Amino acid sequence: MTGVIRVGTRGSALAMAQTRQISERLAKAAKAEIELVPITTQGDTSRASLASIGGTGVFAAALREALLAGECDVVVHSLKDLPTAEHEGLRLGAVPKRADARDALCARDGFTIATLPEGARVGTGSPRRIAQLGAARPDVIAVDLRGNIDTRLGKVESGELDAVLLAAAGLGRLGRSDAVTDLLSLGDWPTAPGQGALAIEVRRETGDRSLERALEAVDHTMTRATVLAERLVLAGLEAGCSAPIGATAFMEDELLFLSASVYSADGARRLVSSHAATPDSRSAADLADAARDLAERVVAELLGNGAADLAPPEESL
Ligand SMILES: NCc1[nH]cc(CCC(=O)O)c1CC(=O)O
Repeated sequence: MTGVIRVGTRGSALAMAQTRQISERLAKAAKAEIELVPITTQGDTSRASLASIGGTGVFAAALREALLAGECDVVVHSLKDLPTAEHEGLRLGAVPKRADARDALCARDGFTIATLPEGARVGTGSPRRIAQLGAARPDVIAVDLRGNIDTRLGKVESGELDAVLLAAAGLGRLGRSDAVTDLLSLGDWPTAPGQGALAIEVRRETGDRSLERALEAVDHTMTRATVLAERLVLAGLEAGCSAPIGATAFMEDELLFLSASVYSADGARRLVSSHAATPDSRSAADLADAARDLAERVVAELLGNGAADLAPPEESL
């Protein structure tokens, strides 16, 4: 190790903020310097809807190319933007402790989901959030929205929209939690698999002991298990990332819980499946086993109850 870790990151304000935060911890653990390598992705430059340019995978693809090409040593992703399929040349080097997994409503005049006026215009481009909004408030209007977090919040400040729906974690990392007027509880409003968590991806063989130790130091076993359970639901339902699926896993006392919901596009129908498992120990291997077992039960139950008809594979949408 020459003493420099090159960290690939998207260039958006959110990506830079979260990459800086985790890089500081990596630097300390590896006793190394950090060099940030900003990488532009199609998801950042295109104004087209996410679904039309290939779903959330577009954010990850360019970062992965840079990593495989050796332009950087690690890349930092928002875990929810990372495709669930394993990549043959890459692995998840670390999953740091998850921040808030909830969605947040940022509305004018302190409105909450319950108090939004009839006909209110709420910005979001996420099929999951559109379905959940439709389920909670069929009388309000979802308005398609792209762009970075400041752009989105700006549309509420300017009066173009009455509210926007965003991830609480992103707002927190940018220091914009002050804009939140309602934090939506995960029971009523489960979020995207992995939301609020980061992923540090590396080449399968790093050949770098000091980097390996640093990755271990920032890894959080419990977060790894909970996001594994959530992501296996997504994979098991064979849905693209933009399908209306919410999943939330958490550990409480000795139990690992997983709940997943599949919505019809308008949110009028919702299937829910929730299960718990008792891992044999808190070791990474036992937690992962419990996560796999849970996801399998939840997926089987959802499919048995007709989830495939509610959330058809992306290409048939
Ligand atoms: N797809 C965009 C994206 N990817 C990760 C986050 C937020 C941070 C996170 O979930 O870790 C966001 C923005 C949002 O959904 O509001």
